[in-house]
Amino acid sequence: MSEVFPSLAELHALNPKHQAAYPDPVAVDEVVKELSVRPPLVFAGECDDLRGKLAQVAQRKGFVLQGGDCAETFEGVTAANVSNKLRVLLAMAVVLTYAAQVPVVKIGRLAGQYAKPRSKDTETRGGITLPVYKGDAVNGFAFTPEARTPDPKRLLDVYNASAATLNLTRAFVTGGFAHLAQIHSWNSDWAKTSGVGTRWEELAGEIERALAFMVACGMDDESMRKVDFFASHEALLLEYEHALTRIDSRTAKPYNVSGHFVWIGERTRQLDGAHVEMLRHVQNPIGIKLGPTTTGADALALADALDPDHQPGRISFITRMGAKKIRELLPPVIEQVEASGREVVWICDPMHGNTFEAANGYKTRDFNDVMDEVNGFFDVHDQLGTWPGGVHIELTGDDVTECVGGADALAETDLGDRYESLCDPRLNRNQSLELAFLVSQRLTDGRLKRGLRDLQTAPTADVLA
Ligand SMILES: O=C[C@H](O)[C@H](O)COP(=O)(O)O
Ligand SMILES: C=C(OP(=O)(O)O)C(=O)O
Ligand SMILES: [Mn+2]
Repeated sequence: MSEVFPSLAELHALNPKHQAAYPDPVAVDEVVKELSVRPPLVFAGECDDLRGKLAQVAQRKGFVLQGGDCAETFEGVTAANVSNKLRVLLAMAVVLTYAAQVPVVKIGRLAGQYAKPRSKDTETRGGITLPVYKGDAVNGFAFTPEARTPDPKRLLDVYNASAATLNLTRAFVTGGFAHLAQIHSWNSDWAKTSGVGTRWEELAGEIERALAFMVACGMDDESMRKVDFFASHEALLLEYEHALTRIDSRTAKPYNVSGHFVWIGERTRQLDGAHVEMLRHVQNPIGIKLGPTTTGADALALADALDPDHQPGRISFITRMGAKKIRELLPPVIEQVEASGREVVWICDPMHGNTFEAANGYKTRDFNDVMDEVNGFFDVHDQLGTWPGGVHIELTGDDVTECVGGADALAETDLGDRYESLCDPRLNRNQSLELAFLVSQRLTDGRLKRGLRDLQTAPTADVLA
């Protein structure tokens, strides 16, 4: 195995899981060759910048909001779709920043989230069995043999779709759209109609007044006009991720330049597997999903493999244990990792451990379960005195009906109205904002509790004298 960066052949020799079964290897080679000369989508320096911000989170000085679709689609690369997603993420980030009073690191599950690991390899409908849909990066959703056959040319479409999404995202977040003075416009058309609308309007009004005060004092600086926003996806398909890993001219080290932050999924995090081998060489900040079977020793071994130098901000553990299990399963994992002296970011994914099939066949999640897992995550960190570093949410900026519950009390019978996800059910915009308000309550409580504790443990005046 090469020490700088393993070859694609070396990675394939490790029997990677959840790859595309391409019928034509020559066509794959041609695509890989073409991808390998395409320009980077992100710059190595931006990845370093994000790693620095995540280091701050690990040191209790920040909170991560990571969110977006379970599976992006090529069809979804429209101005409306991308801007709606950004609007909801920016609104959530404001709610969280206001509560936590620490910087919120904003990371989209976007501009590359096109490949899905699936539970089964095939799908049967009406007696016909075809390969399962594995995301637009691999095959088409239509239930025909043509659409379901993996096509490597789709990887070029992933690159193009990601470039277009990232371009628009960069324009939005730096070009005035994210200016705090625009805060009312992010949600003006929808928040008022929802149960969380009033709270949003109140908060936006409060922020607007604070902003007007600061501007009057001459403090209208750059930090209010634009935000830092980063792109992330699961690094699943080796052909794509490998072709977009480049040696950085500044440091002579490999970076995955298909996104700022990439993560290893729950299904591909084998210690001796190809994904760990690939990502242990790249310099980006890395996420690792940890499901309910994870032990503290597993987590520690992954951290040792992927971050032998204990680089601050390098590792984020994204736990997805399930609402019923998190309070029991998470503490030993955190304890063992923290006892090693590592400073990692702990992020809660309250989506993937809480999926179930509704009576009418829709794959769904209950907003109450999602919140229960988030609350469990905060409870565990409160008990252990560790830092709840962030949340990882499957969401959309649209008014879909994919998860039940929430302020609008969506029922299972509503799911058919607007179920648009091609993979997992996402929180819609109202449910997402509601989650942000509930998380903000936990952040405020934590801040107040810590403040009180600090006051109680502070030396008294006569000791100081
Ligand atoms: O997004 C995560 C996985 O790809 C997804 O949960 C798998 O879904 P499946 O069980 O329908 O294959
Ligand atoms: C596949 C996913 O999650 P996990 O690896 O945690 O199952 C996902 O985040 O969409
Ligand atoms: Mn998912």
